Amino acid sequence: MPTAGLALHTDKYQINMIYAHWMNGTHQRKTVFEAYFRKLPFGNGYAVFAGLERIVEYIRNLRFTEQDLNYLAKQEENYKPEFLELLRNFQFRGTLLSMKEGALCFPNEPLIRVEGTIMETQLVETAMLNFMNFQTLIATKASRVKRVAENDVLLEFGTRRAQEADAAIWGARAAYISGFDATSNLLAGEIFGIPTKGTHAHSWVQIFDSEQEAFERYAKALPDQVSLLVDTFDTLKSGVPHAIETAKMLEAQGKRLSSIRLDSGDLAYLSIQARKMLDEAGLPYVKIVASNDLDENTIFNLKAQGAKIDIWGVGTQLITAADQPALGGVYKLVERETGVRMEPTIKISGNPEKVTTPGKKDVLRIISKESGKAIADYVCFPHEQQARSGGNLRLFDPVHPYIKKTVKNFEAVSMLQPIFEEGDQVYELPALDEIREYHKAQLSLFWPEYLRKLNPEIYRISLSQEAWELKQKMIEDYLGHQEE
Ligand SMILES: Nc1ncnc2c1ncn2[C@@H]1O[C@H](COP(=O)(O)OP(=O)(O)OP(=O)(O)O)[C@@H](O)[C@H]1O
Ligand SMILES: O=P(O)(O)OC[C@H]1O[C@H](OP(=O)(O)OP(=O)(O)O)[C@H](O)[C@@H]1O
Ligand SMILES: O=C(O)c1cccnc1
Repeated sequence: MPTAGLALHTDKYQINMIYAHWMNGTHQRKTVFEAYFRKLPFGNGYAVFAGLERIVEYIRNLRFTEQDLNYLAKQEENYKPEFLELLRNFQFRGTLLSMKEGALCFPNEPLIRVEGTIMETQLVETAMLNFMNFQTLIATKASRVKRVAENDVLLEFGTRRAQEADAAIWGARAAYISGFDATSNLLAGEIFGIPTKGTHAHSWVQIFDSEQEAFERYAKALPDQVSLLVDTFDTLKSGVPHAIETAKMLEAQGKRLSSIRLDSGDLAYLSIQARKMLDEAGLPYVKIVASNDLDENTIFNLKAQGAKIDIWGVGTQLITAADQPALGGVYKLVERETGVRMEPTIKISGNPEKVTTPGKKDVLRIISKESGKAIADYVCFPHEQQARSGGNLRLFDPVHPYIKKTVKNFEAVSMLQPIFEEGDQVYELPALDEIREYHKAQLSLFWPEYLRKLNPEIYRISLSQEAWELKQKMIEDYLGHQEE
């Protein structure tokens, strides 16, 4: 996927602000922004962080082309030519820290931290949120499906229903991170090395005079990978018997029918009956694929009904995140340069959940050395040593401070990795299979209570005492000013 030429993949207000900063002589002021979301999607207990690879490529290639500058020159804002010269020479020279793809992540903790001039940090907001929000959303949805499907094979079938090409391609990748086994999208396979799989459509059957002829011709053409769609006319009366006949034909050639696919009707009943028919015909090795608007709830239900489905094809519901089509990740200024030093800044809101937490912060995952399981995430300032040095650590929920506990004998794992340092990439992007493994290892750090699909236990995100006190003080200072 081309990531070059995305400098204008931003909201116009970013360029307007950068321009106004430049006119004011403040465009080089240093800033720190953090990206996070406030609410988990799908009522899930966790989200799966994704999007970093695309963000890294985007930032590495972030340049304004001649065409971009000509286009900007024509805008009604009448940007001065000297400003366009500044953009011509622009490169991201800031510092960026991020969670790794595949990490489990939670509300109100920084997932990405960007440090740089206001010009740099403001420019990258829109594209970064675009990549992070979509890919994290799909990886999270896919993870829900994976937890229900367990060891069954999961195929990603969403491209035709996806919100355009990028969503299909990067969505297929996000699904693979969370445990899908293959995608039907060959371009995603080619670009990312994701395994690809395909059966055939109803049109293949319809074009011939009989279903039997269609199956046989297909099997002759692709004898090494035959998967037959059996619901074009009547699944049990016609499709499955014809598939069995085709399987016998293949056996005579020393080949095997790989699977049949059910795509309509009662998938529990049909799969149980089809399994019986295949087994009675001496074809226990033929797998059953199911598709048709599946999601984690239908799969869970079908399994509870004893459906005999080995392979699940999941499209529309996954790729469009149909039950929650957006993750509300935001990007907020937490520090700004004043004179010679950096100082924290806060955004106050009538809605308490929207009050930001000032100051640049790290995220430490506190893992019990006894159980090997995660206890909470601890959000603190980079200079704070308390959690990093072991000993006793007091955890409390910043929204409900009365929920507190003291932990000891823990390991504190730093979740934000340096990705760019003053413009230089210092992080090597891992191979996709490594990301998948990391995601699996992340899941194993959590008790099942946090991972269940329905009404999961809330994993606590703790704020350090110092960060909490600063936030309270800044809120009080603001309220004090208002009363004056
Ligand atoms: N036994 C089952 N229990 C719960 N949900 C099921 C079961 N069997 C199928 N489903 C799901 O119910 C929905 C079926 O919808 P619908 O009846 O519109 O499809 P259909 O019977 O396949 O018809 P069409 O031919 O129009 O696709 C799909 O989402 C499917 O995955
Ligand atoms: O239901 P989804 O989860 O989105 O999975 C993908 C769907 O796309 C195909 O249907 P479509 O009707 O587009 O084509 P077909 O003629 O091959 O069935 C396929 O048969 C699945 O039903
Ligand atoms: O290979 C399949 O069966 C497939 C691929 C995409 C969408 N629906 C089905």
